Amino acid sequence: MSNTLIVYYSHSGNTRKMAQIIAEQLHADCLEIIPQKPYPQAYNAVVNQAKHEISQNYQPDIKDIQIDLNKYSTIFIGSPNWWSTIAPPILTFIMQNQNHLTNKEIVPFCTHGGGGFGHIPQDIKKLCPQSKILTGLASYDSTASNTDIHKWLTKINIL
Ligand SMILES: Cc1cc2nc3c(=O)[nH]c(=O)nc-3n(C[C@H](O)[C@H](O)[C@H](O)COP(=O)(O)O)c2cc1C
Repeated sequence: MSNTLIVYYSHSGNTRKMAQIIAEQLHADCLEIIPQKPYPQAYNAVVNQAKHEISQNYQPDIKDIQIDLNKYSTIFIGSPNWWSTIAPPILTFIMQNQNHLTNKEIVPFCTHGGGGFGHIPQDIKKLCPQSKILTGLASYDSTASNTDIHKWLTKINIL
């Protein structure tokens, strides 16, 4: 049984693709975070909504998680870079599960449009101060290849 879980939110598919590659390489379980109310598809609309939500630390409702997080000792947390931070559904996931994330290894990953991680790893560290945050990987859109991901997982001693 795998002790590693890949948790992610993806609006337009890039982070999902990255999560799936990580999960395949590690034979790990994967959990997609789905907001109860989907974000708009129109770029300007989602950008404006996200800006407002992030400025308020808003935690949108997410669909119930049918998985026991206690089974896992390493949890990857993936998000698109939204305004240099995690997307609000990931904030909800972390806030709802802070006790399950304590004293675990957390591995951040993100996809972005040029801004890299922004301050995602630092933000996750603030939200999970008792967890060990390993070096993550930020991919421009979905350009991280199988090889890039393999190299990264090897470097951080997960593979
Ligand atoms: C609301 C919103 C805000 C974004 N903010 C940033 C940003 O601050 N920096 C950046 O590099 N890319 C930004 N992007 C681009 C996304 O991070 C990028 O397209 C990402 O790969 C999308 O992942 P997804 O397909 O999993 O949703 C933003 C995109 C959206 C929709």
